[in-house]
Amino acid sequence: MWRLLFEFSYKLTLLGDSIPVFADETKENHPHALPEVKTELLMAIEAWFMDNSNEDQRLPHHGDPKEPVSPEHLAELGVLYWHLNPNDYENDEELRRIRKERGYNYMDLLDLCPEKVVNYEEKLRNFYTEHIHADEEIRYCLEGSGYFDVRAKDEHWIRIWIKAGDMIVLPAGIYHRFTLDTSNYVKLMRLFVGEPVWTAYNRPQEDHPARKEYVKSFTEKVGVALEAH
Ligand SMILES: CSCCC(=O)C(=O)O
Ligand SMILES: [Fe+2]
Ligand code: NI
Repeated sequence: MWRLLFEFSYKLTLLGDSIPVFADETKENHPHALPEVKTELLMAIEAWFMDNSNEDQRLPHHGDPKEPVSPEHLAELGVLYWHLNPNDYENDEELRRIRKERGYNYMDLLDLCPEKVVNYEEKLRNFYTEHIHADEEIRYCLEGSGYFDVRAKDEHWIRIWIKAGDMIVLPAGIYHRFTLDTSNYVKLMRLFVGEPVWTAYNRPQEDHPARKEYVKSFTEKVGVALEAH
C-alpha cells in the first residue's frame, strides 16, 4: 500500500516542472493543482527545529512540542529540495533535467560506512563541525538516511531528515553540518558544477565572500538576526 502511494507521488512529481516541489507552489501556481491528501504525499522531506540537548547526535532531537519546518521555510533559507526515484538514478529524466538546468556536470557516489571510507570517524567528526562552502552542497540520498542541520534565524538549528529519493541543495555560505541517524548508513550522490571542491570552512567565517553573499541574499526574508552569525 505505502509502496503504491510512494510510486504514485513519484509519478505526480514527474508531471511537475523540474523545480523543487513545494506544497503551496503545487496547490496555487499550477494548473494541475492537487487535492490536499496528494499534496501531502509530495512533501516527502521532514524537517524540524532541534532541541538543545547534548544527547547522541544520531537521535532526532525533536523539540517538545515538535516544531516542523515547511519546505517554504527551507526555501527562504535557500535550501532546495526534490524527491526523485532512487532506484533508477542512471536513467532518471528528472535528475538529468535538474543536472542540465543547474549545470551539475560532476557526480560521484559516497557510501558512508567504516569499510569503504578512509578515516571514517574523523570524516564524520568533520561533517558534524559547523561549516560553510564557497559553492552549493548538492546531495542526493540513494539509500539509508541521515540529518543535514542548517542554521536558521536566531541561531536555531533546523534538522532536515534525508532518506532514499531526497535530493537537497544547500546554498554557498550557509552554516550547516551532517550526521548519520540511528540507521548508521547512507549512500549519497554528490553533485557539483565543474571540478569539485569539497573544502569546508569552519565557523566563524563572517569575512568569507560566500558567507557575505549568503547573508546579503537571505537576510531580507529571515530577518536581521542572521547578520550576527
Ligand atoms: C556526507 S555529505 C555531508 C557532509 C558535508 O557537509 C560536506 O560534505 O561538506
Ligand atoms: Fe558541507
Ligand atoms: Ni507542477
